[in-house]
Amino acid sequence: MPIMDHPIQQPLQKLLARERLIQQVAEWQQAGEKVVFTNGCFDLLHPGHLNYLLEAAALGQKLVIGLNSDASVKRLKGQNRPINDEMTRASFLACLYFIDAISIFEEDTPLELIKAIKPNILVKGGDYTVNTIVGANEVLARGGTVKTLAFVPGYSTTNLIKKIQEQL
Ligand SMILES: Nc1ncnc2c1ncn2[C@@H]1O[C@H](COP(=O)(O)OP(=O)(O)OP(=O)(O)O)[C@@H](O)[C@H]1O
Ligand SMILES: O=P(O)(O)O[C@@H]1O[C@H]([C@H](O)CO)[C@@H](O)[C@H](O)[C@@H]1O
Repeated sequence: MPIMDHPIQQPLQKLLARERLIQQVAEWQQAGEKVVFTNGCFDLLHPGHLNYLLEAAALGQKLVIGLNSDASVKRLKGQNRPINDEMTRASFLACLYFIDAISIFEEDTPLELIKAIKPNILVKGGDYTVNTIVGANEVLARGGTVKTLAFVPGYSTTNLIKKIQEQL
């Protein structure tokens, strides 16, 4: 948990509760700004994350990240995950200049979050196909765009963890 008066508090202002994020996205869209949404666990960041997030940011004017809570990650990826807790994961993402907002979701999927914020564009990395992206139908039904972006082979948090374990 970041210490209150440390510099990290400034970028962490991007971390928004759901109700505030709904308002913020609506304001951006009313100003004519295209809002791109993606989601994930983002446990140990790697070049695959960075490349696809940069590509996502270039698709619109604002990039919003749905971040799985610790409990959500545990259900999805196992009890020994995440390595980094949700505030640490949010801190790393918040320090990326091309990310405009982050919201932690407790559910197993970001479906309710996506339905609530109504992004213009929904993306995931190249390890997904459009028909495996949660929320795709909802975004498409509203005339939005759903895309899978480039995949950087060889990079995953799981591989990073294995690499560290092998060095021990
Ligand atoms: N190598 C990669 N290239 C491009 N995008 C990626 C890559 N790895 C993950 N992503 C994307 O990053 C987002 C977050 O994925 P996630 O946090 O599960 O990463 P991961 O490295 O696959 O983690 P894990 O190994 O724990 O499953 C997803 O949208 C996913 O499509
Ligand atoms: O980090 P991951 O495992 O890529 O993120 C998951 O993505 C799922 C995805 O949106 C399915 O299309 C999502 O349901 C899950 O909650 C994780 O965010």
